[in-house]
Amino acid sequence: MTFEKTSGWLDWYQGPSRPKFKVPAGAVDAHCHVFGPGEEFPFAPERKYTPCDASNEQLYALRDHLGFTRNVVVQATCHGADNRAMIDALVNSGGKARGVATVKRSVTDAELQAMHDAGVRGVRFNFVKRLVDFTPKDELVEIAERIKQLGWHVVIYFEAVDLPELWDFFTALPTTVVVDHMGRPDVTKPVDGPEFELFVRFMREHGNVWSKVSCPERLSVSGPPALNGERSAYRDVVPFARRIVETFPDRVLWGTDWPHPNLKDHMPDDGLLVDFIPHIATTPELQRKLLVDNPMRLYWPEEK
Ligand SMILES: O=C(O)c1cc(C(=O)O)oc(=O)c1
Repeated sequence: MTFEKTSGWLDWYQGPSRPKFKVPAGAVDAHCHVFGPGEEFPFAPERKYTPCDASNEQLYALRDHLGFTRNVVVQATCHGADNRAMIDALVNSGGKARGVATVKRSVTDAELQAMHDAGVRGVRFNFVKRLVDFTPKDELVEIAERIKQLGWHVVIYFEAVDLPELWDFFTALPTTVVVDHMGRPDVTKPVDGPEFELFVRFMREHGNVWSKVSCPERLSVSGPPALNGERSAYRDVVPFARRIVETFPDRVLWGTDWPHPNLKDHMPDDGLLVDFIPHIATTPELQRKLLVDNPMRLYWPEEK
C-alpha cells in the first residue's frame, strides 16, 4: 500500500553531524520510533497523521553514527495498536533493542507473551488529543494489571495542563510509570512556577515515576534550532531538563525521538541533539546514569 504524507510533513534529517559529545560506552537511545515502511507495515486506519517512512535499518544506522549501542523503540501512534513494525525492529536488532507497545483490551495472553519474547517491556498510554482518540480508563487499568504480571511498565504521554485531571489515574497505576518528554512543560513559564512544580511533586511523591528528558526540539519556544552547527540550541528547555536530571538522577532516560513525528517548524540534526545532553546532565556520573545505568536497569535488568 502506498501512502501520501500529511501535508507539510517534515522528513527526518539526512546526513546528521557526528556529535562532539562522546556518549558513554553502552549508551541507550531510550525513545525512538520506526514508521513502516508503509508498503510493508501499513499505517493504521485510525491514525491522525501519515508520516514518511523510517525503517529499522535507518534507525540502527543512526544509532551507530551517533555512538549509541542500544535502542528502545516506542510504538508510534500512526501504527495504532498494530505493533508489527516495532516488533520487526526488535527482532532485527540482534538483541540491541527493546520495545514499548500499544495494546487493546482484546490482546491475548499469548500475544503479550510473544511480544515479551520479542523484547517488549512496556505499554504506552497516550493522552495527547491531537494524536489519539482516548481509550477508556477502565480498559487502561485492566491492561496495566495484566502487563504488570510480565514485569512491564507503563509509558504515559500527556500535556502539562492535563496533569491535574490525570493525577489520580496516574498515581494509582500499579507499575513503574515513565513519562514521555517531561510531561510537555510550557517552557515560557517559570521552572519553579506552579505548573512545573506539580510535575516535580508528581515524581517526588511517587518513587515509581520516571521521566524522559527528551524532545527539546518540541518544547523549545525560543530555539534556535539544532541545525547548521548551532551550539546553543534550545536553551530555554535546559533549566527544566536539568532540574529533573539533578533531582531524580536515577529515574531519568534520554532519547532522540527520531524520526521526530509532527515537527512543524524544522527538523533537527540528530548529532546536535546529542550535543545537547551535557547541558542537561552536566557530570560524567549524571551522564552515565541517564544514558546507561537507568535504561539498562529498566530494559535489560538481566544484564546488570
Ligand atoms: O508529539 C508528537 O507528535 C509525538 C508523536 C508520537 C507518536 O505519534 O507516537 O510520539 C512522540 O513521542 C511524540
